[in-house]
Amino acid sequence: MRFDSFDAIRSAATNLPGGDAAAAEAAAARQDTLTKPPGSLGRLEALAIWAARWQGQPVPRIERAQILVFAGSHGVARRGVSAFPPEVTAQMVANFAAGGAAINQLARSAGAELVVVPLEVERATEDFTQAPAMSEAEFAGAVSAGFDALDPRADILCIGEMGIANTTAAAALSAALFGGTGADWVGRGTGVDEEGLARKAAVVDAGLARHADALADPLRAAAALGGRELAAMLGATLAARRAGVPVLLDGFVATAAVAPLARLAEGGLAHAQAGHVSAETAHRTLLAELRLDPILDLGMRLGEGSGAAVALAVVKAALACHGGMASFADAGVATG
Ligand SMILES: Cc1cc2ncn([C@H]3O[C@H](COP(=O)(O)O)[C@@H](O)[C@H]3O)c2cc1C
Ligand SMILES: O=C(O)c1cccnc1
Repeated sequence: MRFDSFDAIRSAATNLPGGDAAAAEAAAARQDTLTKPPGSLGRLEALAIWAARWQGQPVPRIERAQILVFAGSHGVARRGVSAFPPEVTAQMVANFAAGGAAINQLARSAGAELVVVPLEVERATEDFTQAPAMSEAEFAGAVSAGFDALDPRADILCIGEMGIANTTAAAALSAALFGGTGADWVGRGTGVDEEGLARKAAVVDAGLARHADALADPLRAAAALGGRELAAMLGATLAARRAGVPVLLDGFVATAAVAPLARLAEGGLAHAQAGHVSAETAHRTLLAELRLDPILDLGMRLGEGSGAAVALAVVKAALACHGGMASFADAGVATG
């Protein structure tokens, strides 16, 4: 899909398919026939029913899982908002290709295909304290790249990112969408000290002031304050909704990136689960705003899709029970 404007993205992000209610109902009914006390698999039961709705089948399966990691460079990285230098983004893209990053191991462990999509990492976005991070055309191009990266045959999609300074972009976008100041939304990211944290908050406040006229429109806010990898995560998540592919979100950055979809349409993120809540402090606040209940809470604060990849193992476990268990009738087990 080639988007060329905010309006084109907005129209794709409204009028979304609502999922297969009959498949979800059949999955819920099936759960109650399985050889266990009703409800005893807790969240695993809800995950199976959720997957049934969005895959459109009463017995959902995960044979093909895709992890998409988008990489981008941020102009605002020059402002001293990360504990690491901006070159790390391109260096980590090379590390992904060589198989040496955490996400390479987690993808293999979860039985998922990892696809890394660098988005002009050699060319940073504009510093958002000075200008919009991206023009409308650039933003639409990055959303399109994300949309096209989805394998529509995937049974589930995990999204993640790499981009030094992107917790600052995510904080700014979250403040634009849900209110508050920089101090409410910034965290340590890669590990900035107290001074770095204060700098991050000031940079976010400067961005919010600079782009005050764009903040009421979720897509304009995402172009002004976000980044290419954030825009691409939004595009991939939108493509997944339209292709019947359920989504596992990663941490604070991934959640902030797709949050505009929830602002554009009621239930715009209904096909997505929060894979985990990261240790980036504002992630909890953001998930509460979006009414997303994270599957895992492991104190992770990496990004790269790592939390989503670990949560994939949980969703696979849920579907293994849902699809493989015998019913009371078939197993000859007495009901309560
Ligand atoms: C070696 C290394 C590997 C990473 N993998 C993910 N991130 C994570 O850290 C960055 C965001 O934190 P901040 O806003 O503080 O820069 C992103 O690139 C994110 O994916 C990494 C960061 C580093 C240094
Ligand atoms: O939660 C995240 O997305 C995150 C946290 C720290 C560093 N990078 C990403």
